[in-house]
Amino acid sequence: QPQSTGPSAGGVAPPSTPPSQQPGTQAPRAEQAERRFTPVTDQRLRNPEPRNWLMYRRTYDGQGYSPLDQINTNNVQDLVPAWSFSTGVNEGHQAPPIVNDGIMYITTPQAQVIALDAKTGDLLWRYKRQLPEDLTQLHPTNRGVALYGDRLFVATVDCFLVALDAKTGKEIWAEQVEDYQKGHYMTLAPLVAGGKVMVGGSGGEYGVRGYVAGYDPDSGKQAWRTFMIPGPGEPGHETWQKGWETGGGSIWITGHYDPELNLAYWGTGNAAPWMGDARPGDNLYTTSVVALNPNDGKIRGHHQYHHNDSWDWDEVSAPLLIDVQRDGRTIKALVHPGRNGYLWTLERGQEGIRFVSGVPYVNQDVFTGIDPKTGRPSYNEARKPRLDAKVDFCPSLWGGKDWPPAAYSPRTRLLFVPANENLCGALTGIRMDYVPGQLFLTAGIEDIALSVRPGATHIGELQAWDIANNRKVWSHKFEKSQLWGPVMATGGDLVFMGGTNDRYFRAFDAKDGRVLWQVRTNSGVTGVPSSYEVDGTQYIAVQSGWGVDAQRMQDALANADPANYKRDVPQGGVVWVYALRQRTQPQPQRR
Ligand SMILES: O=C(O)c1cc(C(=O)O)c2c(n1)C(=O)C(=O)c1cc(C(=O)O)[nH]c1-2
Repeated sequence: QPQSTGPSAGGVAPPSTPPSQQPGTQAPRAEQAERRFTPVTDQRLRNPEPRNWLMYRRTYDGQGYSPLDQINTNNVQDLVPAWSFSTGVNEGHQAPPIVNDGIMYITTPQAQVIALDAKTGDLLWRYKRQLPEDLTQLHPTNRGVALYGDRLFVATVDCFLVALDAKTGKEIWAEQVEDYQKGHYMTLAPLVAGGKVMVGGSGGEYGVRGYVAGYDPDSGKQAWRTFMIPGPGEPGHETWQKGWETGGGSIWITGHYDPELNLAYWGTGNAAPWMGDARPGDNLYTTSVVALNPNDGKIRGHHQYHHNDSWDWDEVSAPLLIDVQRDGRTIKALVHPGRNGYLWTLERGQEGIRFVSGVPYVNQDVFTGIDPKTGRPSYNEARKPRLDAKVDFCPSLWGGKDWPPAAYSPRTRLLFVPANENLCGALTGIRMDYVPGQLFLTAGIEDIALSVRPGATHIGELQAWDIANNRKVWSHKFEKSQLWGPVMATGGDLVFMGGTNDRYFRAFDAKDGRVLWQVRTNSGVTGVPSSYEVDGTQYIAVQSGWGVDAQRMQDALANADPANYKRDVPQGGVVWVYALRQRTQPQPQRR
């Protein structure tokens, strides 16, 4: 059974003295959390205080931007660890430290939730979920919690949505969303908007039919479920000649939300199985952005980035909601650096989603052109994977960028994209029947081959784009490393990112891309960074803990180029919190 544990249980080293007897501690820590917890209202989610980071990307527009500026380009060299916390868990740590008025919530693989004092690093409580023994985990990770009222919500790898009391970590309800034995799982942070807790499900590699579901935060009852593959009689169903029941379009990254339009924008995954000729047609709404009304789940618009996907190019990263200046007017835009290697700008509105522009941001040899009106790409068919053949294409199946989110700074008006350049891949199409709960790929997952373009000197590349003019302004290149680093921009004109295989976490100058600060962590950093303020001090927080597909790519690179890519990146999850040197806690005086 799921359990919630106090600070002395749950696989962490118990404190030598009970918390209530520790010096300076008046009450057990869970009670302290209760005393201080500020309820999370719709108003606060729409307009969060600068000191807090209340949701996956901090704000509904998905910009990943903190307005805090105490740490800035002049003093970032003085950033030192304030505290750290070892999670005791291996594999990919990807969740942002979510902070509400001095209380931090992180998640780890296996959907553990840990509450910490954001100033001191004291453990407040830990929630551990008992996972079924027969659970296979293709992507053993979790991308964080959603807060609402005095509850928090977490989506689990055995496909439950769980509500916890944010003050104590006690489980309030746990609802089964889908059956893990049929290949369904969840890795994303839920999105709370319009009074609903929304989740989507993973399982594209198992031939699931993707969906977004809305839940009532009080009762845990499902209010609606909208499938990303339309069924018979629904618009879009005609884009499937066969295979819609197992057509993919899974959702594994949190959507963004426009409160004025009352629409949530979700990115959808690859079509299943991988080979497009196994399911002729455009295959709506796979590899798309879909606009949903959170009240009823009805689809109010979509745009498909590329049709009949054959490259495993999930377009699950939700587009960033940005006001973009184009041709003398302000466009309420959706901006999406796609896994397909193109940077897409779309216009959002009550009537739907309109194509504006699409330009490549990495080397891409598949698209031969883009329809200027609709944005529909045309393909070089020789570069489209198919059954009974081996096909090479660029970028690789992990795309120009995979899930690590881009960030936007409204101060510099630049979009920061964690890209992988010069990386190509090959897929060999094999015939396969669907068996519930088993991989349904029409390719061998062990045969995924990567190649670095001849003569290329780098792969990872942090790019800054002036999106008004579709112009790359600067880029920072990483030799001998891929990039799996979620990006955060701040009001101090800094860009924070890890993501390289050398364990560094770095701060870049937002204006020119110079590295101003870097620190070595325990493992590779694939966590979403966040920033917050407590008692007048700004902190930068991130989880280090390498794994999942960052490691799969490392293995594939080590196969392709053993001289330059070693297999080993150390494992293990740690939350790191940094502050300016003079602001960290005073050290004990020697007597
Ligand atoms: O199709 C899916 O349902 C699905 C799910 C996930 C996931 O839930 O993490 C990934 C992918 N696909 C995927 O294609 C992918 O490259 C990927 C990388 C990662 C990761 O955690 O690094 N997850 C996933």
